[in-house]
Amino acid sequence: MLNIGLTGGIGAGKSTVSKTLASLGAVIVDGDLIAREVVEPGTPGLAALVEKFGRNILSDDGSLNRPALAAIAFADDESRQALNSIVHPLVGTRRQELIDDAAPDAIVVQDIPLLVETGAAPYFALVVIVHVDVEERLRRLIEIRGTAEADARSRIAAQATDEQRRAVADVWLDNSGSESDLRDAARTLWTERLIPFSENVRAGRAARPLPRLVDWNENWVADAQRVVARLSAACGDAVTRIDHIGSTAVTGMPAKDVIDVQVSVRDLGAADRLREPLQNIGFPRIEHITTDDPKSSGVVPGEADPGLWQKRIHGSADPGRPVNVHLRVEGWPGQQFALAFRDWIRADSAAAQEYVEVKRRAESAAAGLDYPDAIAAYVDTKEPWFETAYDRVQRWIVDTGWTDG
Ligand SMILES: CC(C)(COP(=O)(O)OP(=O)(O)OC[C@H]1O[C@@H](n2cnc3c(N)ncnc32)[C@H](O)[C@@H]1O)[C@@H](O)C(=O)NCCC(=O)NCCS
Ligand SMILES: Nc1ncnc2c1ncn2[C@@H]1O[C@H](COP(=O)(O)OP(=O)(O)OP(=O)(O)O)[C@@H](O)[C@H]1O
Repeated sequence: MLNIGLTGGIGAGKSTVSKTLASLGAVIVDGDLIAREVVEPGTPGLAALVEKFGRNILSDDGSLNRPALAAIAFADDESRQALNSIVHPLVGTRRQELIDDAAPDAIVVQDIPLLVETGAAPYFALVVIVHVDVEERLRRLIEIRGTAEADARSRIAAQATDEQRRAVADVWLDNSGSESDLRDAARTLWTERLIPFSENVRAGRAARPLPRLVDWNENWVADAQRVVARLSAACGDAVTRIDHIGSTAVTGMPAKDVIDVQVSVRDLGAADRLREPLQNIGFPRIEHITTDDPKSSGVVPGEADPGLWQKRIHGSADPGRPVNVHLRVEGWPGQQFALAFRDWIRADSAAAQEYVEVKRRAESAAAGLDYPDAIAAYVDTKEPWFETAYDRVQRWIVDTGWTDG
């Protein structure tokens, strides 16, 4: 199962996207719909609302008078939070039941208006945000839907800002154009990203681009932050730290468009226990070494125990954001080297330049080859340089007093 989170401010166009994805085969779990279901007449949810807000939130037929409750709930923070604390747990339980009912190979799209506000973003394999500037959303809500301006404005004030949404967005669907443009964008998302993502997860396969260097991209920093947040949510306290490592973590360094992240664990058993949680969030384990990770061959001159270089590798199954996840044991040489190497390259511009040249040679060696030979050629070309870099980093650590703190 692939769990996608879909959100956006009121009137941004979530429903348009979820309808399109539903028509293509996604299982939609609709937050607004569930929020209605759990307060239908006769439910404990409606009884709890009446107890809190009084009988004047009911219509004559005993059902919830939604505009009446909205007028109370969106008037002040305390009332809204009281409403949320009654309705949200009931929505959460029902949502989980619907997810449990979905087929194991389903692509589940959870349409959640308050996904960002509730801090739920890292629990999804992918977060899709539908965006329109606030004034245009207001215009559409007022003119097309007949919403009262004050009501729309008070809901917007109770929701996340565009900036907060942008920080967690893996996919940003701009709905400033026509509704049919948005439907086209949703269809492209489905065929080019969600379908291959889901197939990769089921096959236990990571998305693997060919080794081509591109200029350093400032978006890599935010991409890595979202990956780290997601891994952190999936791993809980089984890990000691999670770091953005490798070239994409070094400002200005050309790199393959693959984010490297190191997850530090207490022992390899802990790494093995993370196999399923990581797979479930879109990072299947890769059994064979397919990355250009330093010392991936395992044997390190000067190290008494090559076993101390063991690690586990997972990779992102998302074709839109390749990631290598290196699980290494806290304090072992490989774990320390990954952190120190990044900091050495950040600090020493001559070493960084050398590294770029080595990478360019590796790229040329891989040119014209296909996966996995291309990766192997890339790795083989870089490996000898890493053998010497290892010793230089050890000396640099001694000279500078570097620590991983
Ligand atoms: C207050 C209620 C009765 C008003 O009903 P109404 O039919 O006018 O709105 P509807 O439920 O269709 O929601 C429309 C949009 O309002 C916004 N909205 C709804 N509830 C909230 C909230 N608690 N905080 C901020 N925005 C909200 C969302 O953008 C949502 O998509 C209703 O919104 C409600 O019960 N809200 C609490 C449940 C909730 O938080 N739902 C949204 C996420 S599960
Ligand atoms: N690109 C567009 N141009 C014009 N109108 C649009 C466009 N996209 C959506 N709309 C209209 O704007 C309104 C809001 O869209 P939609 O219902 O999809 O938003 P939503 O995010 O699901 O809203 P809510 O937060 O209330 O659930 C609808 O009336 C819809 O028909």
